[in-house]
Amino acid sequence: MKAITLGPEGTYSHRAARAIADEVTFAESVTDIVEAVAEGRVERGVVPIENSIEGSVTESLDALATHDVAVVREIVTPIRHALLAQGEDFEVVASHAQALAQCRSYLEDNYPHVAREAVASTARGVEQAREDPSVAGIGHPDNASEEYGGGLRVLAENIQDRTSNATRFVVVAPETERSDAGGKTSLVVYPNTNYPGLLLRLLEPFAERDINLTRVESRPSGERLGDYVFHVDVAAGLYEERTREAVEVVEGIVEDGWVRRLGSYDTRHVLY
Ligand SMILES: O=C(O)C(=O)C[C@]1(C(=O)O)C=C[C@@H](O)C=C1
Repeated sequence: MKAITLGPEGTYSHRAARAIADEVTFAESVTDIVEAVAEGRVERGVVPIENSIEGSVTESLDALATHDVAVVREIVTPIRHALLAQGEDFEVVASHAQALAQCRSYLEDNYPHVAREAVASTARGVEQAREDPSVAGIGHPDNASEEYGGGLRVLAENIQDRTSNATRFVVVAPETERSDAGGKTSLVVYPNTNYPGLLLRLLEPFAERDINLTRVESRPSGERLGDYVFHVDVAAGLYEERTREAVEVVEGIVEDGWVRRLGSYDTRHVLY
């Protein structure tokens, strides 16, 4: 199986993708990854969705709401960041915005005067550190190994603000591979309207059928201010009658908008 994910080599996304694919290629953004799968150029894409410290990866949510793809699995993995540089004398810490945010307290306590620069991925920041002694990167400690080019020291490990840091990735496939089998289901709901109690009405069909919501996230639709797209995850599969019924009720409520069924899937926990 071939998969595309956020590059270059050594990103957390790369580590997650290796769990489901034997050949991994790289893109510069999560939108490019979802697009490559939607256009049938690659069999699978792996994108980060949510982190336990910093919350949603909004670019991924928006890409899932706007491309015809299916979610066929989720991968949950612990994230333990290291500070990597050629030496102690650096002036900038470069990393993915999520990683910088996950290490905010550590950076404020230890490097209050060092600038922070958000780059496309953790591995991209590490790459800069490898080329420039005035830059430090934040990423997986293995990025300092010879396998990735060497020349870097691990200045500190486990620098994320909480020990329990974890990121949830989803595995994206062409829409034709959408499945009803699995213990979780992801939906994107665009009501295209707004009135008191709308969100309550959209969620009640799940509560009434004893279906646990595992996540509700609202994203601006981009159409007008105050207009939202809702990302809803539930702990039930579309193979279950109660789930299909609940989704049909929601579809009836949002007849001026739409419901995208991203599909049902299971969770894989990857430790490394
Ligand atoms: O930059 C990387 O290494 C990524 O795979 C991206 C990403 C993210 O977007 O959340 C993945 C896991 C970590 O939470 C930090 C960064």
